[in-house]
Formats: sequence, structure tokens, C-alpha cells
Amino acid sequence: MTTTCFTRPAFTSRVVPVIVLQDPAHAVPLAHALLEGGIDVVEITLRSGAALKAIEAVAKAVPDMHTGAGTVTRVAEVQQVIDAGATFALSPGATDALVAAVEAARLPFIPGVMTPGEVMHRREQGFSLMKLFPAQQAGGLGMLKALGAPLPDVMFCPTGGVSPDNLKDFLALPNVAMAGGSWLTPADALAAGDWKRITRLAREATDIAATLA
Ligand SMILES: O=C(O)C(=O)C[C@H](O)[C@H](O)COP(=O)(O)O
Repeated sequence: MTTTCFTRPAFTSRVVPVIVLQDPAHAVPLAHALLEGGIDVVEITLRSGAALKAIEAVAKAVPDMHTGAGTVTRVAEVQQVIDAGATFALSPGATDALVAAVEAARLPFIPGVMTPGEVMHRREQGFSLMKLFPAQQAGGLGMLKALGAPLPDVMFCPTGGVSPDNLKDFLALPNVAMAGGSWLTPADALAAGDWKRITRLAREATDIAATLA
């Protein structure tokens, strides 16, 4: 068992916002808006130049938020996100070098997978929770049901094509721990500082998840 794999994340939300921030000043108000909507985890992706500063801001100013770094695809990024204050990392895929780096750094990590072979490879390395990406394009609900038959001990966070319309179906599957998506933090809402809209989107998602509790 790797020491970095997730068995059960510390956060309670079954919905993970996948966030691309262009302005680090948006990070803290966004985190508060999500918390107000019942979401206590963020995946701040390294898909913008503001990402590390945003991670640092939330980690310092919003202790109730579990701050994850997303789109961690390079070994050098592991220490960068740790230094910024991320408490865990996620990736759209994974490499053995990246797994070795998070293992050495003891950073909890959710690797991305898309095929049964990749799932078996990461399970062999001790991971029991994996990001199915791109979830919808990879087969969505049917793919998860198919994976669950031979590999029932692996849990997934489907990401990619998840929306309020299919969120309940994903979360209802026995091998889905939580689901991620960008719909919770629309770029226009971030740009406008429309934090009430962000809270509404979060509450909508957490209410959907609560129907399955
Ligand atoms: O950046 C990463 O590390 C990724 O894993 C990609 C994101 O998860 C998807 O781009 C989210 O997809 P949507 O929710 O359909 O917008």
C-alpha cells in the first residue's frame, strides 16, 4: 500500500470543483462561496499561471477548505504544490515517475486512469481511489459499471463531462466516491465575482448528493 494513496479523503463533499483561476485574488472569496454551498474541497488546477498563488491563498486563509492541486502532470510540480500548501494532488493521468515523486513526498494523490490496465497498474502501486478521466468520453456510467465487475475494490472520482444532469447517476454507483467538474465554477461567474451564483451551484450539487446519503 503506498502511503500517498487515498483510502477515504478527509473532506466530506462528494462533489469536487475543478477550478481554473486566472486571478489569484478570486481564490479566497471563491473558497468561502463554495463552503457556504456545502463544498469543503477544491481542485485548483495547474492550468493557469495563477494556480500556485491561488493554492497558497486558500491554504493560508481558509483552513476549513481541503485544498487539492489539480493537473499535476510533472514530477517538478509535486514539490511546487506542496510548497504552495496543497494537502493532496490529482492528475488527469499518471506516470511511474510521478507516483514515485508523490510517494517520496508523502503527498496524498489521486491518479488519473481511463482503462482497466491503467486501473490495475495503479492498484498494484497501492491506490484505491482513482480519477476516471475523461469520464463521459471514456464511456461514463457504463464504463464505471464495467470496471466495477472485475475490479470492485477500486473507487473512482469521475471527472470530465459530469454535470448537474448526470451527477446523481454517477454518485449512485457503488464504485464512485465522489465526482469532479468545472461546472461549479463558471469562468464568467469568477470574472464577475458572482460568488452568490457559485454558492447556488454548490448548494445545487450538494443537495443532489444529499439525496443519496
Ligand atoms: O485539468 C485536469 O487535470 C483534468 O482532469 C481535466 C478536468 O478535470 C476536466 O477538464 C473537467 O472537465 P469538465 O468538468 O467537463 O469541464
